[in-house]
Amino acid sequence: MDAAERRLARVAAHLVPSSFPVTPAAAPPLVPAPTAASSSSSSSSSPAGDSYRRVHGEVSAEPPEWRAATDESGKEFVDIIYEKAVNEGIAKITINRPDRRNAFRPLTVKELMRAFNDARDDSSIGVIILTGKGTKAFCSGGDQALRDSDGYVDFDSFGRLNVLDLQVQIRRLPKPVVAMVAGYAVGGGHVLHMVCDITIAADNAIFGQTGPKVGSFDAGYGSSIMSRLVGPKRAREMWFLSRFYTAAEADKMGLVNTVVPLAELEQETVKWCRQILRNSPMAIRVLKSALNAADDGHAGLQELGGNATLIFYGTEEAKEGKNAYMERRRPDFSKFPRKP
Ligand SMILES: CC(C)(COP(=O)(O)OP(=O)(O)OC[C@H]1O[C@@H](n2cnc3c(N)ncnc32)[C@H](O)[C@@H]1OP(=O)(O)O)[C@@H](O)C(=O)NCCC(=O)NCCSC(=O)c1cc(O)c2ccccc2c1O
Repeated sequence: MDAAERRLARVAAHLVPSSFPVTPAAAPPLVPAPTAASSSSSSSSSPAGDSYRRVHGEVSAEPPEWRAATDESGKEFVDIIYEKAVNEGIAKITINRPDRRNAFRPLTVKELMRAFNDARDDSSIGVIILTGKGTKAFCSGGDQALRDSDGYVDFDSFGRLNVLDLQVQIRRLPKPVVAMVAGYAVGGGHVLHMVCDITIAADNAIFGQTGPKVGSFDAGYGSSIMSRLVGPKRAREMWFLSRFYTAAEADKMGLVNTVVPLAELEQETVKWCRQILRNSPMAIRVLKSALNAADDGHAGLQELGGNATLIFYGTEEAKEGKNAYMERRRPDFSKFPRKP
């Protein structure tokens, strides 16, 4: 086989659906997938005996040891709990207002932003879990008791809608954010789980938008991301009717990645995080920005482009440019290939 034939064969192999063996002899033995918590769970769909699984294996299901964390200000958190797993790259941020079903006020959002910022800057952290305290709610949205004519008011004399800044922060954060949802994820709390990269739902989770019932709406990410996730018709249904949906219904709609028994929620979430952490951090970083790029327009391109620059700075070609400037000489790029 010459090079052209080999190339053609490689391309042809990619065009065959993965479940369709190229030759009967090449087909691996099909064994039942190990128990997946739900139909859409990902890790268990490849045959147990293949080399991929032998090489990459299962991740530990041991509970992590969580240690309280703070940011550079050292200021204690009031409305959230911020923790990092000892010796592994997972941060966990918990909205801690269970008596209000983890509704957020401006202070809650400010603290969430501080914690996310710290987790972003900490190079030992590769994935961040966002959750709510207790089993009754992930988050019930903005604290309606504090809603005024210009937003939510706690310690200021003016209102804020600062959860919108938090949404942008999560979307642009170059590390995966995993929503771990037990109980209600409704209103602005539902939007928060949607802007996360992955959602692991407990079987008691309830999802929905309440805005049109309480005189509110999220016409930003709360609408556009939802439409992408569940499709335009379902998104209209979710907003116009403001119904609540079970975890199983949300799974069917593509709103969540998997549904697990409540008692296994954190264990399963941590397993997903550990699986992400085994993979190339730069691949994950670039993929997150690539998956958002088209929808995010100029901001998406800017982020993806920033990743290209980040990677380019590590090359000899880029270093030659910088060194030449520092040495006051003309750069010599002649040794760098102009690749096809
Ligand atoms: C979440 C519920 C369905 C839970 O019902 P359940 O029967 O289990 O519990 P209770 O209703 O008895 O609640 C217990 C306790 O918590 C208080 N509480 C719950 N949610 C909130 C809340 N969001 N704000 C304030 N307080 C809340 C409740 O009053 C009880 O207190 P007690 O003192 O009586 O014990 C149900 O609670 C529920 O439907 N909650 C309201 C959900 C909701 O409508 N959220 C707001 C949507 S609007 C929004 O979130 C929003 C925020 C933004 O910042 C935006 C910014 C920009 C654009 C849009 C935004 C936006 O839409």
